[in-house]
Amino acid sequence: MGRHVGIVGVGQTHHARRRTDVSQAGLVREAVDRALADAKLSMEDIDTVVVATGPVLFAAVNQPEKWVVDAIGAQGKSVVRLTSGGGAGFAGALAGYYQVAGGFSERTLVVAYDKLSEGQLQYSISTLYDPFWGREFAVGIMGFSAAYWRARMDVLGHTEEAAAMVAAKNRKNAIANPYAHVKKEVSVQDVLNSKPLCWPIKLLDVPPISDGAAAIVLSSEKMAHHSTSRPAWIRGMAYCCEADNAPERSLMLSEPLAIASRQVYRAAGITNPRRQFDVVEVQEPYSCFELNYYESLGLCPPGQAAELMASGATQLDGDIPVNPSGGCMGANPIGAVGVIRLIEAATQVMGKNESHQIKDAKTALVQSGGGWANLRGCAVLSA
Ligand SMILES: CC(=O)SCCNC(=O)CCNC(=O)[C@H](O)C(C)(C)COP(=O)(O)OP(=O)(O)OC[C@H]1O[C@@H](n2cnc3c(N)ncnc32)[C@H](O)[C@@H]1OP(=O)(O)O
Repeated sequence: MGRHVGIVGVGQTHHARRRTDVSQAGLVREAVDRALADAKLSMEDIDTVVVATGPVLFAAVNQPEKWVVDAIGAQGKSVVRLTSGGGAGFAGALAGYYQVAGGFSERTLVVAYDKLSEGQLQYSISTLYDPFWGREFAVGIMGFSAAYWRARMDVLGHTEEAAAMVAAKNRKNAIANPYAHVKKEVSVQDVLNSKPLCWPIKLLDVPPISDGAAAIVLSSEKMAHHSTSRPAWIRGMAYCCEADNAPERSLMLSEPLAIASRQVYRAAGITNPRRQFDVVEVQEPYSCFELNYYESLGLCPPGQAAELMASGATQLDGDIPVNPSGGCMGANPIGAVGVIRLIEAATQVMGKNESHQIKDAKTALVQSGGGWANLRGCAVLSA
């Protein structure tokens, strides 16, 4: 068990389909300036920096950490860059967490971003598949997601409506989020009637493509009071992987997420996730994934996610609101999303969410993931 680590400062950009007003470096600086100001710190107070982005083709640049260092004034510091598909931001935060928990840094800045308008998203995702087993059949993320959703429909009897309810919930929540770029309320029927992209996936089941960045300052317990009297303490954090092409791989339950949640709940003392969390933020690239996460995170028994969704419990006014921020449906700058979800959860337990604060939120759950849906992680935050 390492040292306690808290999130003491957060900052995210305004996300948009195309942020033509800033370069990639400028986008990063926008988030970093906000996070440092929020933590009442300057770059001089930071020991180490983690830069996280999606795969190279997402924003079509190599080694962005080289010029990100210039843009944020981090020259001379320990800087590592990592990528882990859609979970890049979360993996970056985990790397920063290890640095502080292990005593190698008192304060670490984690900045995650993607400027997807400058890259080739779906082509890039197709290259994530195994060159021998999967590449020939890959059609970006949509082909896999459609097969995955179809399997759940066939085996569990989940309807298109169950996923449409997720999309309608998150799109409605995004309206209050000042950083989201898609803010339009839609009904379940609107989602069902929207343009088919790759059946059963329809236009309103998928997120937009976004440019955006997000940054957090992680601090040791010793230094945290300089920034805030109420940090968001990381009570547990894990990111696990399953074999990509294993024949026994399940499309019903996310095994790596189930493993990660068991580890994290043990560390955080969570025995009844359905009752102990006040708020949950998940990275739902497509609406159908959120249903799987309910089960893999133990918010409901396996196979009962559609019932949980229909009960209203995960709505903003339910007893376990999921994605009060609007999740990926409001904005999806992929490499940044893991950090965005952490920011949303942190501000909830710090009691300072600008626009969609859940009353008396004390304990929050965050889920994030990437790869070919085989890398999944979660974290528990509390005040
Ligand atoms: C871990 C992961 O995240 S994996 C990756 C998951 N993400 C994806 O797969 C991305 C899915 N989305 C897409 O591929 C695209 O958004 C598409 C195909 C649905 C639409 O693409 P296009 O028709 O080229 O639309 P384009 O991106 O130019 O956007 C046009 C407008 O529609 C909006 N828009 C695009 N997609 C959506 C959407 N899914 N929902 C609502 N609005 C949307 C854009 O914000 C933009 O509005 P603006 O100009 O006012 O900002």
